[in-house]
Amino acid sequence: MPLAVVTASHSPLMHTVEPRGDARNAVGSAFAQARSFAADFRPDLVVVVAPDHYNGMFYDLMPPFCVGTAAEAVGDYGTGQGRLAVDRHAAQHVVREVLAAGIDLAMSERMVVDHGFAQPLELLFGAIDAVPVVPVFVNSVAVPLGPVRRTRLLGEELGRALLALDRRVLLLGSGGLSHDPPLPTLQDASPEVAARLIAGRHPTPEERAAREGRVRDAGLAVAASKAGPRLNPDWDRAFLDLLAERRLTATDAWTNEWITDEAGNSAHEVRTWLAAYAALSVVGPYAVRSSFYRPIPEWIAGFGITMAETWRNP
Ligand SMILES: O=C(O)CCc1cccc(O)c1O
Ligand SMILES: [Fe+2]
Repeated sequence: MPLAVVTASHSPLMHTVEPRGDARNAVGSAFAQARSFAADFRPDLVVVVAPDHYNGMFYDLMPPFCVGTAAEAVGDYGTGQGRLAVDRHAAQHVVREVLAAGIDLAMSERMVVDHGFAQPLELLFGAIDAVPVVPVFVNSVAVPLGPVRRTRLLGEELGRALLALDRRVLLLGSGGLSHDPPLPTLQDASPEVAARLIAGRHPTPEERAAREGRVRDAGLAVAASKAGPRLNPDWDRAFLDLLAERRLTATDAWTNEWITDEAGNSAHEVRTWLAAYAALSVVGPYAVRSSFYRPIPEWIAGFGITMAETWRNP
């Protein structure tokens, strides 16, 4: 059965910060194209591979990977709040098969997710609960992170597990590319911030607003000054080329330090793209049908959108 992939950067600043030039329109057209690609593919299951930003996953128990057999979105930055339409049976199947293949994977009966999952679901399908999903969390923010290769292998086993389901599955990778929004790190955190990173569930509305305000201000400051934050279009384009040329194993040589130095702390979110493409690669040779890229400093994102499928989809 066929698999297909859509990957997209996310940025909650899309809703609140106006980028220069025609960036908003260009991203809008690329998402429109992704929507029609997804509609043409007619998925009966969407596997969302996404990171979290200390809204659902915390250092009290931080898994490298986690599949939700049930999941709820917190509704940060005005994204949808509430239950995702998790296909429980498919999620359980994925957990069983990926574990059996030797990739350690956590499972959650109450996974909590944020804009990383919600934004692409809303942009592609209109709502967080519009399509049956299997949510796959890939830690891309809370250091230390494992080697990139483990994420590629996770993706391959995910692909094998999905093939066995015998359904039309769209993999949706969320995040990246180069970017470095102002997120705190445990190492440099004050005791108060550290407590929030360790167990910061259920912030008050004031706490959430303060936090989102800090990130929004960073975007607004870029828009006002016309200065760019740390984006690396060359790195981003090289990654897009690597995907298009099916050279996924080349990322095995990447060190986490190199990724951070080249492309910023949040560039590790490209792991979600890598997992989605690795899943697709186990079906056979794939083709990237469309690829959009634009560095958008006001949204703090090297913004990319890709669509890919195997050569012959029945
Ligand atoms: O406040 C947060 O949680 C970070 C928000 C955020 C901003 C720009 C690009 C991203 O990928 C992102 O996640
Ligand atoms: Fe993010």
